[in-house]
Amino acid sequence: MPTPHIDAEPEDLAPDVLMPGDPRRATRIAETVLEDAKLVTEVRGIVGYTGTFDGRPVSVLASGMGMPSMAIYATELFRFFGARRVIRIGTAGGMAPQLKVGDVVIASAAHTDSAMTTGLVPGVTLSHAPNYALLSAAATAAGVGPHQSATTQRPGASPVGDETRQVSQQRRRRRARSGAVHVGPVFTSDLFYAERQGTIDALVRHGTLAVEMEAAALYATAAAEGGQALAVCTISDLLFSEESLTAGQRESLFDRSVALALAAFATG
Ligand SMILES: O=P(O)(O)O[C@H]1O[C@H](CO)[C@@H](O)[C@H]1O
Ligand SMILES: O=c1cc[nH]c(=O)[nH]1
Repeated sequence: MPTPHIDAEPEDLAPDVLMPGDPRRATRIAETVLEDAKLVTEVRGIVGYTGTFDGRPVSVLASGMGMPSMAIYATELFRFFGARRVIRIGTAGGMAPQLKVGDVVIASAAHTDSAMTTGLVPGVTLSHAPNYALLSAAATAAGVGPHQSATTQRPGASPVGDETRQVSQQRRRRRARSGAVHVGPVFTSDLFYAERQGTIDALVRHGTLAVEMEAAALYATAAAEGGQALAVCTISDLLFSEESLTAGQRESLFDRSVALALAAFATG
């Protein structure tokens, strides 16, 4: 049955869902990565498609921006549409000095300044964490070993290439622009525009890699609904330099993160 925000039937969506924030990124993923992708919902312009990848059904649905929006879509996916695994395909601002634009961060935890999750278990600060199997599979696909926090492995040598050997030349070129893959905590913030250098510095000292706006809500919702989740984000800008991707690049630079997500789906 359709929900207020997803105008589809449960069988229209796959158990495995890719979730970019940007609806136009969802359309691009459907058009360039999935086979036979069909539009299944477009309420409020938040588009969702279902197709296949390597013969397995996969959906892609945008989350919109921010924790409330992510919580709505993730809750409806897990609770009403039979979603089992949701992987956020995001962008994020690099906070730690080793990050470069185009790198990918697999979020092993999500700190947050949001009050949204503080009341879930009164008196307790929950740790927002991904599903271990998805985290481990994505890290392995990226070539990040158990004793490394990051890899500088380049796409040409990546095991992910095995899963996506059939990709078009255009997608190969896009992937070739991708950089290193890092595994570590992200900061999920309610604020995009904020003066908070002290907070950023302290978070970096505590090992935080990047800032974005949805991972903590996805992890908290998956925990509450019995689902599995992971966030894989491409670094779109750096908080410590002027370097930044354009809106168009933020829409289209997803090839490496999608490849890691699909490799993680393939292991389960
Ligand atoms: O590119 P997406 O996936 O939307 O992610 C990031 O970009 C948006 C801010 O520009 C926020 O949603 C943030 O989390
Ligand atoms: O939330 C976000 C996403 C990308 N870049 C940022 O600085 N913040």
